Amino acid sequence: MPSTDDALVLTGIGHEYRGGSGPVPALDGIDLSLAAGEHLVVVGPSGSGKSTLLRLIAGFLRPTRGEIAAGGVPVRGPGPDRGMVFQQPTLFPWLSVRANVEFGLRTAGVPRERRREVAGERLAQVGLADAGRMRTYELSGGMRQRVAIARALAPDPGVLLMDEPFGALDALTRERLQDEVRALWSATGKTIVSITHDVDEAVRLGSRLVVLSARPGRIVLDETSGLPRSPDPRAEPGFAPLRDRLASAVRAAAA
Ligand SMILES: Nc1ncnc2c1ncn2[C@@H]1O[C@H](COP(=O)(O)OP(=O)(O)OP(=O)(O)O)[C@@H](O)[C@H]1O
Repeated sequence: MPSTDDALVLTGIGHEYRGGSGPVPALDGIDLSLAAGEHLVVVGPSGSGKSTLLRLIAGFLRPTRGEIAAGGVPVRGPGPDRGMVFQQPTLFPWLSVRANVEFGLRTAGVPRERRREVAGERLAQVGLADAGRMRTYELSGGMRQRVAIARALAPDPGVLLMDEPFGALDALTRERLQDEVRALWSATGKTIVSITHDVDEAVRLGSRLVVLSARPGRIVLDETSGLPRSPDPRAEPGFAPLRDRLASAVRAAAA
């Protein structure tokens, strides 16, 4: 049963796009409630509505049916309580790293000193304490994505949303960032919703795992991970069976 303490509650969510040749049903009958501090990872075949789900929670889109509440408040549009990280970090090239992280705080009218302080803290959290003065074009792909995470965390959102945040990175950088996000999640206790194509990544990161069916996306698996919060969950005996269950659910959903 959803409770008012839940960080996110999605009730009867359905979404249809208006395509050129008629309506495109993207999601159907999504009921989901997420307690504060969970990291929900959503996987599913291509086109199953993963990004749509995240855009609805972010408030970039309004659902055709149903209601979404974040921290007990109905979502009517984007808000500082929900930070978003995209697959391609959309940083402003004319601003320094620190100014990029401060950007949302500046538009919210946070005083300069406080902005600097917060940006410094967030950059330190993502391992970029010394990069504040750099320009974004001087950064590697992994560093750019760290800056995007620091920027999303700057307004201290209750919920962090990540749309395939490591999809464009090489395998080594990807693993390093997965470890960092795990550490960040443990340290901050943030509620996170992320999406990925990679079931290994899903099981490494998620405390809760949801699989969507092929379009229109419906929830076909919703499982609490149960793996201990160890530095490397892949070493846990429960890792492989959970990954296999998830992979079979995704395969069945795509068939
Ligand atoms: N703006 C749009 N207009 C019309 N149809 C859309 C629009 N955006 C997405 N769709 C359709 O909605 C469905 C779900 O798209 P969505 O991007 O949410 O899926 P996804 O699971 O994130 O896919 P992928 O894994 O390939 O990124 C797809 O069939 C897609 O073609």
